[in-house]
Amino acid sequence: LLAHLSSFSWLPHTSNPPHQTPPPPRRSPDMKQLHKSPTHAPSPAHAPASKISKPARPGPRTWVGYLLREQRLLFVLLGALIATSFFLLRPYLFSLSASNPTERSPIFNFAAHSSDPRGVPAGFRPPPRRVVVTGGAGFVGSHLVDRLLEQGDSVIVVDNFFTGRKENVAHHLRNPRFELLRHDVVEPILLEVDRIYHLACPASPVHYKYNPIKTIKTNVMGTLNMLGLAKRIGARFLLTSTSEVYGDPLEHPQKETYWGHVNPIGVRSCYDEGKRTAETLTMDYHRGGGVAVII
Ligand SMILES: O=C(O)[C@H]1O[C@H](OP(=O)(O)OP(=O)(O)OC[C@H]2O[C@@H](n3ccc(=O)[nH]c3=O)[C@H](O)[C@@H]2O)[C@H](O)[C@@H](O)[C@@H]1O
Repeated sequence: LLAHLSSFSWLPHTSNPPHQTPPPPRRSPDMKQLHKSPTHAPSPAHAPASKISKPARPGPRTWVGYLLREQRLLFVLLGALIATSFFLLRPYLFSLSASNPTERSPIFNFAAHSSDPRGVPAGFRPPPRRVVVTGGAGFVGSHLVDRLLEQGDSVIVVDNFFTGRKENVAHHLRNPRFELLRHDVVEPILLEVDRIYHLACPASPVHYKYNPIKTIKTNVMGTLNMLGLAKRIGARFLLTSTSEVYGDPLEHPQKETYWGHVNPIGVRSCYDEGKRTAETLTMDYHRGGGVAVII
């Protein structure tokens, strides 16, 4: 192929260009030495002659000449053609070499050749998933935030710091995929996210009994606000409930089908009944509002 290409006559053959003088015969190292020595410097009388014999410098269209010389342009085009054919034929080659005949499809199966669990080919990563974590500065929430950021998600923490601490998430403050908002979920908030993890709630008896009205308000109004947001923006919703929803259970361990042995008027009811109502709201938004939910 190379021999064939080099036999083309429409480009000038550079091995012996007609307009250039043939190169001077190579000197032996001794001769070079002699020439370099100041005692054998050429006399001023010979200087003009050596100037004349210098090869002519290329003209203004140097880069065009460079590209056309020795069929360089042709080789560049040939390389581009080979590379393009390889990338176009690669899917077919992969599918033909697959052992399973059902995999032999002319359409490249990205998921089969990807290390990404979401089946996205390397180099074509989707934008990070946007997640809001309410109560993300708490014990469970902050560990969830660590995991979400680790897996590449973009995380907004919404917390009123009632029991949570900024230090729990302080190590993410410089992460461009992390945001921390001081906000009480009892008040509505508008965010553009793909997933809502709703954890905000005082969790230990000493904290939820401290202000029982606020506790049930957080569970009812906070959950209502976050479910409303999920419905409005089409986000998935996760509620962290509690085994306290079974009250003082008569069955151990409690199955999902067990409805509990509950007390709606006790001192712990702000938390237990609050979470039960939050579960009810979550299921009603799922059935009536089409929100994708997990409890
Ligand atoms: O399963 C459980 O028992 C509880 O587990 C976690 O709670 P946890 O992490 O253990 O408790 P905290 O460390 O107190 O976290 C609760 C977070 O919610 C926040 N919060 C609390 C109350 C409130 O009104 N708003 C609010 O943002 C707190 O500041 C805190 O960051 C969940 O966050 C609770 O929803 C769940 O009820």
